[in-house]
Amino acid sequence: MDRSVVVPVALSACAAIVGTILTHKLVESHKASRRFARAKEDRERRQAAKAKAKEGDDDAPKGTLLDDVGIPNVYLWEVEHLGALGFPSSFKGTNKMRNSEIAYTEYTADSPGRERSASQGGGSDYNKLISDRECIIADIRQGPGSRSTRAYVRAGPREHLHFDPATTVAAIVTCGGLCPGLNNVIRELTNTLHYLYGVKKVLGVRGGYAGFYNPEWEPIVLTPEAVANIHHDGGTFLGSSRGGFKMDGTIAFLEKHKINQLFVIGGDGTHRGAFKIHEECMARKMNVGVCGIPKTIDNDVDHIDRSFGFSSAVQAAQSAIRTAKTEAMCNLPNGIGIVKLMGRSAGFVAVHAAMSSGDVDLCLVPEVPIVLEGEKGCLPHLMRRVKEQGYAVVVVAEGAGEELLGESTEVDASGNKKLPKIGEFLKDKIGEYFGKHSKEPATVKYVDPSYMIRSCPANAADSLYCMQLAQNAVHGVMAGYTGFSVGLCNNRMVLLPIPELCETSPRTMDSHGRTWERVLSITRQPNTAGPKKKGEKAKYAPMLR
Ligand SMILES: Nc1ncnc2c1ncn2[C@@H]1O[C@H](COP(=O)(O)OP(=O)(O)OP(=O)(O)O)[C@@H](O)[C@H]1O
Ligand SMILES: O=P(O)(O)OC[C@H]1O[C@](O)(CO)[C@@H](O)[C@@H]1O
Repeated sequence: MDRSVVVPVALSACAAIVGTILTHKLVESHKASRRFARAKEDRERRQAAKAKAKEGDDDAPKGTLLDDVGIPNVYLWEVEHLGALGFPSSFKGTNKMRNSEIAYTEYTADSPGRERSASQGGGSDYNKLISDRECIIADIRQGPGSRSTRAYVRAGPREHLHFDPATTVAAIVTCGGLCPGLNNVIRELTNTLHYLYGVKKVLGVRGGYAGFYNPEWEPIVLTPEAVANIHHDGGTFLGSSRGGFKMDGTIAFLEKHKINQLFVIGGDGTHRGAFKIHEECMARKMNVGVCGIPKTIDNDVDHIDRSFGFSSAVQAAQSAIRTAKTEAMCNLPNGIGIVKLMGRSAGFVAVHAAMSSGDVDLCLVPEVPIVLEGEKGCLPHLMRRVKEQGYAVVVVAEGAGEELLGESTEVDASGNKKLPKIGEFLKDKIGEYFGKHSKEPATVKYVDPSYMIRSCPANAADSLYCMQLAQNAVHGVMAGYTGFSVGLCNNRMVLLPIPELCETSPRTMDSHGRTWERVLSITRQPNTAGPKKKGEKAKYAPMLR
């Protein structure tokens, strides 16, 4: 054919194709903008409704009223979902349990010689896929006058996945203080992503939030082989830090490494940061699932039964209490052993360690004021105990006694206040008191196990919990949930919206609750909690109610 005819025809055909592609792209981008705009409006409407409910009445139920459960007045704390925020799912198959050897053999037998791609289903069916409306009732205590109850989204594998494992890149970061079980969570997140879902790229961010931008701290590639044995050690394989949260550096990291799933392990401070990252990702229309995993030996993250690491820390504290008891019993005259335990604003570690040891005569926590002398004084109580049994054991939480020592103005890199030296103060006061009121002086031995209770490996209970947390975190993010955290509530795994979790964290022990009464019954110390103030909200210790 004549070139003078062919060339213009080919050119106009090309122009038509390019035009069609451009038109299609324009239409798609217009559709996406409308989708995001609608999702943004919906989200703003939900947030405004939440804020309004909070403004009026603190007791007003928060969440969405469920009309299809068998109990009246159940309000679900919904968790944000990337689908509802305008991001369509990139995965077409259904969620299979890919971990099984049998499934792999079946697959290869059916299709010999073919590589199994990560995005192909394969695997066996889950016995229990969780529907979006399944919930766990929060307030299992009901009685006359109960008005409504909160419920949490039940955690677990979902039928539909938001992310295609083949194109998923996950990142894990550990922030704040060390805690037994950090390595268990890192390992199980890696293994679940890899084996259950077929995600091939998992990055470990080093040194907490600062690791997102510190050029010296390149991320670590996490594979099942790399993390195979880390759960036997305390600490964190990735390193951690306080302070150093920077949004721009974090976002740049997510973009550079094409991260679409971020797992953030830390306490309430870390969760506040995680939610900011989630908000920024939404503002920038980044299809990134952000999930927090609550960690802290202090057990001060609200709503969950307990945070991982708490049980191991309480267990590790036992040997310090036993040491103090031995020293107190064997050192005459008037042996007194003092153990100081971590717990910045909450005395959960101290009270649980004291109750479980059964060896403690005086337990002092930040939630209950310390009275030194007089009818309710802890010093005359100690002297009585020494007279009765020849020795006494004291457990004091590091944050106790601010009313005596004054509040420190110094803070750490994250803005947490530094604490005055309550252990040494008590040691001096006991010495002075016995000097004045007893024929013979007190022999005081001060034990500060300090970081030993939190740098140890996780015990069996925490290891099991970490495994459940990590698996459910991955199930949640793979399904498209975001801006959420995972935890046990009434011994069931749930997904919690981070803003609600942060709103009342750090929680403290209820000084008028049953936990404190159990402590009093065991130590027989005078109760210095004072009467309950009018209108004071009951806050309860979650494990023992
Ligand atoms: N409001 C906040 N916004 C953004 N980042 C925060 C916020 N609060 C704390 N962070 C960051 O979170 C990280 C951990 O905070 P923090 O040191 O207070 O520990 P935590 O998560 O509360 O745990 P821990 O129980 O060990 O104290 C730090 O890097 C800190 O900078
Ligand atoms: O000395 P660091 O590592 O800053 O942390 C100490 C604090 O961290 C905690 O262990 C909580 O992670 C507190 O109990 C304690 O006050």
